Amino acid sequence: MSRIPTTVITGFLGAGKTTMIRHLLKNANGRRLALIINEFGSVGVDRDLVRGCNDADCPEENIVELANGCICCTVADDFLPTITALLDRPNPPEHIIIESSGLALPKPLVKAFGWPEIRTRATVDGVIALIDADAVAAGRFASDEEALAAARAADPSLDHDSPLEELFEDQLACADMVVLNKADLVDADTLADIETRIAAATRAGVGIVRAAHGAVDIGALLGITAAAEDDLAARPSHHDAEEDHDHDDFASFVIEAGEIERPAALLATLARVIEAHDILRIKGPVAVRGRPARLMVQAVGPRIEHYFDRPWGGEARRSQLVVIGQTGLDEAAIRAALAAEFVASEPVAAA
Ligand SMILES: Nc1nc2c(ncn2[C@@H]2O[C@H](COP(=O)(O)OP(=O)(O)OP(=O)(O)O)[C@@H](O)[C@H]2O)c(=O)[nH]1
Repeated sequence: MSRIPTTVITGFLGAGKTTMIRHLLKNANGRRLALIINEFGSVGVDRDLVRGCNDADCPEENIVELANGCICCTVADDFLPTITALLDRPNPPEHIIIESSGLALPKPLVKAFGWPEIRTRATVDGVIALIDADAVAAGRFASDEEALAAARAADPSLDHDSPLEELFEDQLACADMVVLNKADLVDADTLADIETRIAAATRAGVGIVRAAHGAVDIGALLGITAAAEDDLAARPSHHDAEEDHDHDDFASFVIEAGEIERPAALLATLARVIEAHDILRIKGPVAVRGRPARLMVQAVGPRIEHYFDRPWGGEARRSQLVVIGQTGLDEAAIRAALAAEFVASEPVAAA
C-alpha cells in the first residue's frame, strides 16, 4: 500500500500560512487534498478563512480543525486520532496538508509519523517553513546583541536565545523548503540579507523561494518526497532534550463582544494597544453596526490589515479577537482599552 504524502507547513504567527494554503487550494487542479489546521488560540479563525474559499478540490469535510492548543504538544491525544480518521476514510485524500500553529515546533509532529499507527500509511513529503520577511527585517527574531553580550560576559553557561529566536531557528532547522513570504514589503537588499541568514540556519540543499501572499507554485510545494520522519537526527531542535514543551513563554486570550460603531477608532486603539503591550498577533471577525459584512481584523506585530470578508450568515453578530503575546501580557489592561470601542458587549442576534 502506498503511503499518503503529507506536507507540514510551519511558520511563526502571522507569517502567511493560511494565505499560502488558500492559494494552494485554489490551484489544486483537481488533486484531492485534505487539510488539518491547528491554532494556538481557542477560536478557529483560520478554518473559517479557508472555508471561505469554497473550493471544489477541498470540500468542507476535508478541512479538519485542531483548535485550542498546539499540535506538537497534543500529538497523541488529538493529532493521531485525527489523521487516522482521514486515512481510514473510504476515499482517502491524495495529499494531506497540515497547518501547524504559529508557535508549534515542527519536530514532534514529524516524529509522530514514525508511530506504528501511521508509519505504514502516511509519510512527511516535506516540511515547509514560512518566514515573514517583514518581521525578520524589523528584527523581531533577533536577540538584543548588546544585552546578549553583557549577559554572556556575566555567565557564559546561560542559554541566551529568546523564545522567539528559538522557534525561528527550530522551524528553519526542520525545513525541507523555506518560503520567504511578504517579499512585497521588503526591499531587494534586505531580502538578500535575510536569505543569507536563513541559509546559515537550514540544512544543506534546502531551497529558499521568495513569495508575496504565499503565491508559490503547487508543484514546488508538494511532491518533495523528503520522508522527513526518517531523517530526524539531521533536524536539530532547541527542545531535543525535553519530553514536551508547554508554551509557558506565550499567552493567549479571546475578546468576545458585540458590535462596534467606528472601525477607524477601533483600528487606532488596536495600534496603540499593540505597541504598548508588545502584542504579537491579533485576529478575528468584528461586527460593525449597520454593516452586513464581517470586518476581519488581522494584526501581525504593528502591521494591521482589515477587510470585509463575507456577509454575516444566520449566526449572531459576534466580534471575536484572538490576542497572542509573550507571557506577562497585561490581559486586564488590554481588555479594558478595547472594551471602550464596543457599543454592545454581547453578540447581537441574527436579523
Ligand atoms: N503584504 C503582505 N501581507 C501578507 C502576505 N502574506 C500574508 N499576509 C497578511 O499577513 C496576515 C497574516 O496572514 P495569515 O495567512 O493569516 O498568517 P498565518 O501564518 O496563517 O497566521 P497564524 O495562523 O495566526 O499563525 C494577513 O493579514 C495576510 O493578509 C504577503 O506576502 N504580503
